Amino acid sequence: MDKLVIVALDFADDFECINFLNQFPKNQSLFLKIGLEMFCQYGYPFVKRLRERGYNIFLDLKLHDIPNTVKRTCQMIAKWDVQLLTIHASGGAEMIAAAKEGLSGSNTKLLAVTQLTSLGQVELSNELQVSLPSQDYVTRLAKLAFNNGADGVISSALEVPMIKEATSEEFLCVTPGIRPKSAQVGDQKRVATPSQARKLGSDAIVVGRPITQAKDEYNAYVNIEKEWSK
Ligand SMILES: O=c1ccn([C@@H]2O[C@H](COP(=O)(O)O)[C@@H](O)[C@H]2O)c(=O)[nH]1
Repeated sequence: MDKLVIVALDFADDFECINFLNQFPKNQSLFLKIGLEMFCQYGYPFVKRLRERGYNIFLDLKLHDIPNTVKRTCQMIAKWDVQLLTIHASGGAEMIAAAKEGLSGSNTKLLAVTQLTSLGQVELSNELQVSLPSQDYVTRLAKLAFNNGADGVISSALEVPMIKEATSEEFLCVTPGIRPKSAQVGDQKRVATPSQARKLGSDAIVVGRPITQAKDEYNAYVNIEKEWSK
């Protein structure tokens, strides 16, 4: 996978989203993340529309259900020609393997969310009553994903070196929770700047609000891309 900036298309509606995309030069190759906000409103026709415009698509549905349901859902998504799809690693070994089986015959890579980047150590210990230190919990889920056929994980950039060591250099680490120095952190807890993510070995960064809520969105993308690829 090329080192990529993936833009999270978290917009109120498709009008805002298309206006955003129209700021980019026509030949600009973009990797776009469609999450629950847009998918729940517009579903597969929206995914198809963006694929037809030539964009690469990360479908961030974070599937988490019994293995049979996840497998059958993945069989459907396998026909959509998207590049990346997410499930939750905490769905367990059988669910992860079922998702991979559902995607077989497609080129869609399967990524498993470890610990959401909006959860820090306090939330993990106090709210979820997980007794492991966050980094060990993330690594454990990453190993579970690796051993059951996922192509990579979603984690914070801070955990990438540990994940790669516990799995393989080729196991993809796609990292949201990216905040350039001047950006507001908001609801994210485990954050890194684009250049930190690069140094820590992320394969791709996912960036939403620091781009989509910037005054000059295109310029924000260009600056993040520059910092990331330095
Ligand atoms: O652990 C996770 C998994 C997914 N995300 C998604 O990434 C973007 C981040 O958006 P920002 O505005 O840059 O915070 C968003 O779509 C999340 O759903 C994540 O942040 N953390």
